[in-house]
Amino acid sequence: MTPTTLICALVVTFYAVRILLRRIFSDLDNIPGPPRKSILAGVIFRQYKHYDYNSFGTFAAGSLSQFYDPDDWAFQHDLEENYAQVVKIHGILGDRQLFVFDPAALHSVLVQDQDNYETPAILDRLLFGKGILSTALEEHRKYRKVMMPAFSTANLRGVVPLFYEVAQRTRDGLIAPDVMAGPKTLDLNSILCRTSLELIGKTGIDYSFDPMLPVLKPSKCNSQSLSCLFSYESFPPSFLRFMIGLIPYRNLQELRDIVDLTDGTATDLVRDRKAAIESGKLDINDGGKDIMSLLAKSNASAASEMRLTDEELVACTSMILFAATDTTSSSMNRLFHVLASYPDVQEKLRAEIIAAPEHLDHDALIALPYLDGVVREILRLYPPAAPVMFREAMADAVLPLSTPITGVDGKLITSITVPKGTTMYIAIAAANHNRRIWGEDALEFRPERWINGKAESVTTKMCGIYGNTMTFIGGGRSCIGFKFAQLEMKVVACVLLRTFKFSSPDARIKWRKAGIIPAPNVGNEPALPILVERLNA
Ligand code: HEM
Repeated sequence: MTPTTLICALVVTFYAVRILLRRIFSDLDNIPGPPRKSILAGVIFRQYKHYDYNSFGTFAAGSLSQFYDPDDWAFQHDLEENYAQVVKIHGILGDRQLFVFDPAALHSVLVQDQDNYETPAILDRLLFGKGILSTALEEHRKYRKVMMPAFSTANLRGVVPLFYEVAQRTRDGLIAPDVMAGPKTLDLNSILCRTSLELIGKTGIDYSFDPMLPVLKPSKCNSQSLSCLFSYESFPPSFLRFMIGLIPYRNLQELRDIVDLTDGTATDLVRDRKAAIESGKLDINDGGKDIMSLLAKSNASAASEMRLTDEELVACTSMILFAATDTTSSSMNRLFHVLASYPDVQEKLRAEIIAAPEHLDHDALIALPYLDGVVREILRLYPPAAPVMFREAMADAVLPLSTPITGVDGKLITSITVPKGTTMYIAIAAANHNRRIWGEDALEFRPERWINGKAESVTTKMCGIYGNTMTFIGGGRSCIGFKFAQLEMKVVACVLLRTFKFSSPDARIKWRKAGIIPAPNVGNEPALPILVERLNA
């Protein structure tokens, strides 16, 4: 054996033994959690027996499937209800992982010690390609710095009229013709998914995906499939085009077309906007209100070392389309499902909307208290990017706890030593449902809890960027579109509730997880059948 081979063998053996020892003995063993099902797979594979491989996004998520089983809400509920605020769970080959919803621990992971807890870039890069979601530290901050100004309140003011225009087209093109002759059960899922895509198309890249006419129903506007689109984007196009052509899956072929469309449009837009700015035809302080134009302007005025390349700008736009479409269509579906299920809430909300002028500007819109309470409560109780986001500890760290937990050995634990490489699950839904924070009625839908800032005043320990919920998480990787998402919901609610009444949701509606995003289904098909009636017809 040559010295080089010997050194290599020793290094490999060292790491193999280290990994093995970490699998057998872990500092995390004293943290209580559900029992391991098998040494090989832990609790992870217990869901695989009925795992739905419809989406490549969920497929790529792999070991996260214990949370992403489309129909299994019980596993997460068990973790929320029956353990302390940090729970140990078992991954593949005995890997110990932490499910975290303790406020101090969340603050440490997402804010205080955030550079030590990064998103596992390989998975994100596989899903999304290089961009804001898949970069870390300085590189990530660069993306954020250029992207944030596009989402400022001043810019959102300019976007609100575009939201109204799309919501009115939904009303007049997709709903009104169907209920002209009388109340009718409509699949609101299809309508709201088309609306979400059109909303982000118009406001994101100044492009209309959908004329919003009843006869034309682009099937790609399906809230269970957009995540698929971006896994497709992360490989060389020629290879993917070849592969996709071989896969007998119609959705995928349609997604290929929509990716081509968004990518092509974004590329043209970046080129045109840049040329216009450079030639002085487009004033850097003026021009389009769409996010793409705002990004181009923000980029042009950034210091040269912070500036993104054209390719990076196009990638940002694609990522925004991904981040904005399925999440908002899920939350809008939830909004109308809940309103149809709670007629008193719907009536109260309609009364507030009708008492206000028909077209509200940004400030008037956010000042409607009951509408604000309803939207916040929907996003708290049913977070669309649920159930978990994940992080990985880059180095050994100490996790503080706001409430000590009793270890397996019966002793009190006040902080946890987290070994490097530990997977941390940011338990969004568990944090939003936590009775210690939100009170005994945490699992009830109660918009009133938000009126006059009541809920925020009792939940100050939480680091969530939005009303202290973890829906958009918190810290340096929190959602930059959280105001945008609420405004969309508010405008669509204002426009549709003025004209229609929603009732009798189909009893078969079941919320299933599509990747990380819940969507309404009947059987295994996305659908939200609800009775719609025109008011004062
Ligand atoms: C109800 C709707 C939405 C929810 C629940 C949601 C939730 C989230 C969450 C939880 C993250 C953190 C992801 C992580 O840490 O890995 C995130 C990031 C992000 N979201 Fe949203 N989002 C929504 C809508 C939007 C919209 C409408 C946009 C843009 C128009 C947007 C743009 C982004 C971007 C760019 C990031 C990456 C931020 C970063 O890494 O710094 N989101 N979102």
